[in-house]
Order: sequence, then structure tokens, then C-alpha cells
Amino acid sequence: MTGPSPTLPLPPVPGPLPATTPLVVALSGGLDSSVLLHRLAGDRVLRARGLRAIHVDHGLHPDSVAWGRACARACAALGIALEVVTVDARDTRGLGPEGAARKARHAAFERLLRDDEVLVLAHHLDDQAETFLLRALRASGPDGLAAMRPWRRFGRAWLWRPLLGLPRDALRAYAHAHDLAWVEDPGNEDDRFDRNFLRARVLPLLRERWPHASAALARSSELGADAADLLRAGDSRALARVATADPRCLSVAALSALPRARRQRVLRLWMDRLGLPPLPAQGVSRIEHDLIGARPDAGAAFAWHGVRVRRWRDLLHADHERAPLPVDWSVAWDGREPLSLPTGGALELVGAEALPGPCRVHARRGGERIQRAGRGHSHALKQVLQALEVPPWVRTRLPLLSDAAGTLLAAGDLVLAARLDAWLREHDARVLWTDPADAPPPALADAREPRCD
Ligand SMILES: Nc1ncnc2c1ncn2[C@@H]1O[C@H](COP(=O)(O)OP(=O)(O)OP(=O)(O)O)[C@@H](O)[C@H]1O
Repeated sequence: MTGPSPTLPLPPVPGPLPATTPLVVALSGGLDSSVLLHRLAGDRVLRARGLRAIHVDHGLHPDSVAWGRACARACAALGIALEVVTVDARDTRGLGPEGAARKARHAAFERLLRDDEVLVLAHHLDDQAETFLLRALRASGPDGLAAMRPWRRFGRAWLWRPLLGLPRDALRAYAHAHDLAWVEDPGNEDDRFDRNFLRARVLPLLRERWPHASAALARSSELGADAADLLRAGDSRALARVATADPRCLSVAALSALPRARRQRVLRLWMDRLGLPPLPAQGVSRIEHDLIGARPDAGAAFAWHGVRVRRWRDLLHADHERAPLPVDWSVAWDGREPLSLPTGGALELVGAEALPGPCRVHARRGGERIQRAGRGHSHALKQVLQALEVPPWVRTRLPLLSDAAGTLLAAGDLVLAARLDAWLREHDARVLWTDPADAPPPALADAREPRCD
């Protein structure tokens, strides 16, 4: 084990950042981040970049205000500016109290950080070993076992963990050598929490037989990170092979041609690139079995956390759940003002003052027919939409435009009746349907950071 080191060696700030990029210490007031703050404040070169601190008050403990004051005293003594921000972490749905606090804290950091600032966290080698074990006990693959990265993008800022190679004992020795004060969170003692149980009961036992257990586990997580990076590069190439012009759609045929393990990773990466919540394990197997293995017209879907993946023809389509237009919705519209739709978005007449006569806009009810330009007779709208390959979930949101006699003039801006088409051409005008579901998601080729810690 590294001997106690009152000077605490730090790695250089990684990345090609200018030496003027400020550092922002995430200061909980506990031992680790108090040591980090003191160590950075005492480094002339690092301090010259600009150094400030943020303390997040989760408001979950009766002493939390006092912790904020203790942080303020520590910062004042070192001449470091501190921002204390209170967050609401009461919404614990699906996350548990620790996860909710972490999410609220990270959101606050993202809000308070400026472009390219470096958020510095005080995680150390023993934290890394605990994280590795926790992930292994949740049956993680290499991405999860990579545990915490020492350096990564964090929104428009960066995140740095310079203490990740140092054991907790070295930090404690530093704190004593420099006579530091810190607050003890009583929650850290409660071994009903998995991490505390590992820290207090499991790791000491492992170290009895393997004194370097923490360092070995932390090293395994580094190797996991290397493996995950290599796999991710292959995943990106495979995703590009199965992608279509619309980032929300993948080719089922191309996905089926991938080896199973790669296909599963590609599905997860796809969600990540679209900024959608991670797929649960059963979601991957359901998509494999029920969607990729389904008949093209079976209408199969998998939904979780407000997101839906569907199979339609040769495509797998992923998007947030979108409500259909209410079936009985119907309003008068003359085209003078854009019409807001109950599903969001609008219908608009562009290039003309008003429609040729009073109209109604309404939802599809089934059985509608339309006579398109150049066709001698009318066709069922359903068949027209099928022929145009309009997916079923778009059809349910399609606003229909009919004249006072109930004759269908347009379906959104996708299908026009001959009569309206001629009138629009004559007036050099058009009907425009905007739907929030059409807002372009990020391109799949975007190189996003792994979302693993
Ligand atoms: N309330 C807080 N205010 C500011 N920074 C904090 C706060 N809590 C934790 N941090 C920062 O995060 C680091 C890790 O904290 P801790 O181990 O308690 O949380 P964690 O949930 O495991 O961390 P993370 O969520 O970042 O993985 C701390 O050393 C500190 O730098």
C-alpha cells in the first residue's frame, strides 16, 4: 500500500485544455473533498488557473445547513470562493434516495459550470474498488466494470477525479498532517446501504487475505475501461452499418446480420446516442425476440420510461411515446392563423391569407377517402398512407382538413386533394404541418461520452 503522504501526489490535469481553464471543486465537506480542496488550493500552478468550489445541499439531513457553513469556513480560510446551492432530491422514483440525490447534485453542477470548466471530484482508489464490486454484483459487463473514469466530458464542462489512484488512508494521513476539519455524514455508517456494507464488512475481510485487494479491483476496472473503449469503437462502426437516414430508425435486416452480442451492444448504444433512457436487460431480449424476430406487420413494440421501440416493416423505430389526436377532436379553421394542435405542433397556411372557404380540422376516424391530383377517382386514405409508407404512429397524429361539406382536402401536409392542390399552386401557397415528433434527434454519428459513471 502507498504509505501516508502528507504531500499527496496529483496527476497533471488531463486533456488538451488551456492552462487558464478554471477548476471547480465539488465540496461535500467530508474528509475526501476537504482534502482535495486543501491540496488544490495549496498548488500555485493549479490555483493560477482559477479555483472555486460548489457545495450542494440536498436538504435531506437536519444538519445539512451546518455542513454548508462548515464548507464556507473551510473555503474562507483558504481564500476560495464557494457557491452553496440547495436542490430538491425528494423525487426518488426509480432511483432510491442516494440515486435521486446524485441526480439532483449532478444537474446542479451542470447548471453552475461554465464552458470547459473542470469539475473536480474527490473519489479515490477505495471508492473505485467499491464501485467495481457493486457493479460486478449487479452482473455488469465491461462498460459497468470500467466503474469511474478519471476524466470525461460533463455537459459543456469536464469532470476530473485526480485522487482515483490514491487510497483512503493516504487522504486521511494528509488530513491529519494538515490538521484539517471535516464533517462526518452519519449515513456513511449505515450498512443497510450496499456501498457502506462493502466498505465496512466485505473489503476489510478481503484485505485480510489480499492486502492489495482495493488496488487490484481498481486495476481491474481500468482494464474494464480499456476493453469497453475498444468494444465501443466496434459498436459505433456496427451502428453506422445498421443506421438509416432517420436516426430513430435502424434496419432490421442489417441488425439481424450482426452477431448477437454485438447486436445487443448496438441497441444500447442507439438509445444512448438518441439521448433515451438506458434499455433494461429484459428490454434487450424483448426487442431481440418480439421485434427483430417478429413478422414485419405484427405491430410489436417494447415500452419503458415513456419510450417506445416498435417494429414496422424492415425498421426498428425508437421514440418517446406520443399521444394520438383525440378521436373526437374537431375545430373550425379558416387558415388565417396557425392552428395549435392538442398533441403539440401546429397546422399552418403559408403564402396565402386564408383558405378558400370555411374548413374543419379533425382527427382520423377511419373510412375517409381522398381524390388526389391526377387520379380519376377517390382512394381510401388508409391505402394512400400505406402506399406513402407513413408509419402507423404518425397516422394517429395526422390532422385532417375537410371543407364545410365534409370532403377531405388534406391529411397534414402529407396528402393533398386535387382541389386544394390546384388552389395552393395557383396562390403559390402551401399547408405546413409541424409535429414535435419530427424534431430531429441528435445524429447517430455524434461522438458522445460513455454514460457509465
Ligand atoms: N453535497 C455535495 N456537494 C458537492 N459535492 C459533493 C457532494 N456530495 C458529494 N460530492 C462530490 O462527489 C464526490 C463523491 O461523493 P460520494 O461518494 O458521496 O457520492 P457518490 O454518489 O458516490 O458520487 P458520484 O455520485 O459522483 O459517483 C465527493 O468526494 C465530492 O467531491
